Amino acid sequence: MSNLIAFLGTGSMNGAIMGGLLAAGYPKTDIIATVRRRESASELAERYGVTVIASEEESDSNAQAARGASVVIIGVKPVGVAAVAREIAPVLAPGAVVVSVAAAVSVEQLERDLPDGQPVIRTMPNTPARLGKGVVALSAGTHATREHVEKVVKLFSGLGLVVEVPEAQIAAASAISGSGPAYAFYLAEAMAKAGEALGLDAGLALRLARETVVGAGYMLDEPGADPAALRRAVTSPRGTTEQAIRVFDERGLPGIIADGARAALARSEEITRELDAAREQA
Ligand SMILES: NC(=O)C1=CN([C@@H]2O[C@H](COP(=O)(O)OP(=O)(O)OC[C@H]3O[C@@H](n4cnc5c(N)ncnc54)[C@H](OP(=O)(O)O)[C@@H]3O)[C@@H](O)[C@H]2O)C=CC1
Ligand SMILES: O=C(O)[C@@H]1CCC=N1
Repeated sequence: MSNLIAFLGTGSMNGAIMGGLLAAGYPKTDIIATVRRRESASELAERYGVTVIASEEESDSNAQAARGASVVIIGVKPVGVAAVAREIAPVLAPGAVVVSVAAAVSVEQLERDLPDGQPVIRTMPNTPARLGKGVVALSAGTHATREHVEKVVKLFSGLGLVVEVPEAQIAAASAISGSGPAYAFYLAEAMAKAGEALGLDAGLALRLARETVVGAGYMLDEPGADPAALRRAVTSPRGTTEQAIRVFDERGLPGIIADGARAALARSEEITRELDAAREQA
């Protein structure tokens, strides 16, 4: 079987996975990608040196890319996944594994539009995968064997932490690690704004906030790092940090973050239902 990987829909997430695999040494010549627009195709081809086909130029681009690939990674928006699955179903090579990165698209929904018995892996990655610092949660589909799971785990191990979870936990993983980089960036944005409010000029406030979140991330990356212990080490008794944390606790920041994660999970469940409803109407 070939080593060809087809990325179908190569935007933020699939682009990050492709970038991560290339940085980990996966050969360019074993990668083919699709996008919708011509401009995206040129940008991606120039940035990564891989073959990219735009569906607005070649209507069978996804089928062209998937044909002969051993791993096909679907990275379009959830609402577009079924159409892509139908486009590639007739051309999938025997033994090919179809991987989805789409939030909220269940294994059952993925399998409906693929050939009977098609091995499928549902994943929830995040964008730091581009730097080999991502998290990928994954669940095997009905017809994926241990070998299929191991093949994808091995392939994705260059992207960061890979964990297998029951499918019922993918939406929770999405609410924590899938969306999580945005929460960390939001914190950096809020810290920069707070710095401005304290009188720092905007550029300096942003640099301080950004480098601080980066530095804290590096400390969390050390073996055995415990966020609570690291926080305590910054928090001197009767010192300044203690006052900030007191306000965060009094205002219920941990509860706000839990509510945000719950809202993300609820939206995932809602999208899954919307996809079923749209299919019934079609
Ligand atoms: N962004 C993230 O952090 C994460 C996203 N995901 C999931 O990844 C998927 C994609 O999200 P994201 O990367 O953010 O979205 P983007 O909009 O950045 O990427 C979508 C890509 O799909 C392309 N596309 C659209 N229609 C087609 C088609 N018919 N054939 C081929 N390519 C097509 C678009 O092309 P063009 O560029 O030309 O418009 C674009 O490159 C979603 O399902 C999302 O749930 C999962 C985890 C994290
Ligand atoms: O916002 C979204 O729907 C996707 C899934 C997780 C991160 N981005």
